[in-house]
Amino acid sequence: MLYDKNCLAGKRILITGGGTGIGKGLAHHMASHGAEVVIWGRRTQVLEEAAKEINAECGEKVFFQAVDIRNAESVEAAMADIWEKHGALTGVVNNAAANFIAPTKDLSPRGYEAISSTVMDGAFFTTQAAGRRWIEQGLKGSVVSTLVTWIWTGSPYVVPSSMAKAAVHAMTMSLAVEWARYGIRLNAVAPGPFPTDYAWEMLNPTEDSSVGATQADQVPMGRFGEMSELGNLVLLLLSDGADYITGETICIDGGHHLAAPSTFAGLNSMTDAQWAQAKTAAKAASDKAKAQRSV
Ligand SMILES: CCCCCCCCC/C=C/C(=O)SCCNC(=O)CCNC(=O)[C@H](O)C(C)(C)COP(=O)(O)OP(=O)(O)OC[C@H]1O[C@@H](n2cnc3c(N)ncnc32)[C@H](O)[C@@H]1OP(=O)(O)O
Ligand SMILES: NC(=O)C1=CN([C@@H]2O[C@H](COP(=O)(O)OP(=O)(O)OC[C@H]3O[C@@H](n4cnc5c(N)ncnc54)[C@H](OP(=O)(O)O)[C@@H]3O)[C@@H](O)[C@H]2O)C=CC1
Repeated sequence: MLYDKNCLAGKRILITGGGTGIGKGLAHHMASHGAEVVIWGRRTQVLEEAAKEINAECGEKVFFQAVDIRNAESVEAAMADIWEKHGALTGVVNNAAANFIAPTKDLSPRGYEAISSTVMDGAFFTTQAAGRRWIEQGLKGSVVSTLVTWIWTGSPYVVPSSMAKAAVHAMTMSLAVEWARYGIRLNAVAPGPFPTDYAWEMLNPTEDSSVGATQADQVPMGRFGEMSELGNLVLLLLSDGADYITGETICIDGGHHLAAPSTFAGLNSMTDAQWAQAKTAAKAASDKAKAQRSV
């Protein structure tokens, strides 16, 4: 363990989409470092099983509520319930999302809305419901949103997701300034590929759909991210140790998005012998040009 196992003692953290994948991994990571965690999602059974599994290892740390974050009234009611039954939150992780690959020309308005409203409206409703309470009660708070490197690069075939994640990036920077005076910090993480069951079904459903975005060999580090690595970063941002960090989106992708096809990242696979050949060939071309110089 990188951090002390009690470093989040006294923290109470809401994780949306905490019943599966990355959200569940984060819930486990925070609970195993002493935090109390509330997880949200739309499937009670999935949430219940996740909480049970984590609690079996960490003690009674994880609680759950079935909430649709696209519905502002449900978010507000569930937030009021947390404050009443458990006490004030100290942190929120906007992690829930919807996504699938599709040619943009074929997307229906409802398809666009299913993705964009989950990511953008859901993060806004959740952040506002917690932030309003922190401000009213003079409490500090930390919000961390799970974005993706497409906020910088864009990505074809997942356009509503790229657009909505970019909007949450803008919310992060905007509220970091608006709420700094209250001691409320907003940051985000932009992970590269961390394979999870549902995301891979949505983003890599067939052999034909296997492309660089979901392939480990396209990551300069040659591997996918590990849950504990993402957990350690989110933990830092939720902790008091990061009290002067706000408005930041930190990429955690093993160099993935920088190794675009427009760079020479593909040369990573060249051997020393191939480099020597390349040097000889390039040198021959430059020697020939040099021999023709008049000045
Ligand atoms: C950097 C590198 C990183 C590497 C790669 C990793 C990058 C990760 C970045 C982000 C990843 C994620 O967010 S992954 C998150 C994956 N997890 C999820 O998506 C969880 C939540 N998902 C869901 O609830 C569902 O799968 C989803 C379909 C999205 C929404 O369900 P709903 O019940 O709300 O909606 P539905 O009624 O089923 O569908 C709404 C409309 O969408 C249409 N629709 C549904 N599926 C469709 C599809 N495959 N193609 C076209 N259209 C579709 C339907 O026909 C409906 O339109 P009409 O026909 O007009 O009515
Ligand atoms: N996996 C990866 O490689 C990457 C993931 N990310 C981001 O990480 C986050 C988690 O993704 P991942 O774990 O892979 O995917 P999952 O599909 O496992 O997680 C999505 C979660 O969101 C919940 N959710 C969806 N819609 C709603 C809603 N309307 N209200 C409440 N909860 C909802 C789902 O639960 P339910 O369906 O029960 O509501 C589910 O638990 C996402 O924000 C994703 O964009 C970013 C970069 C890379």
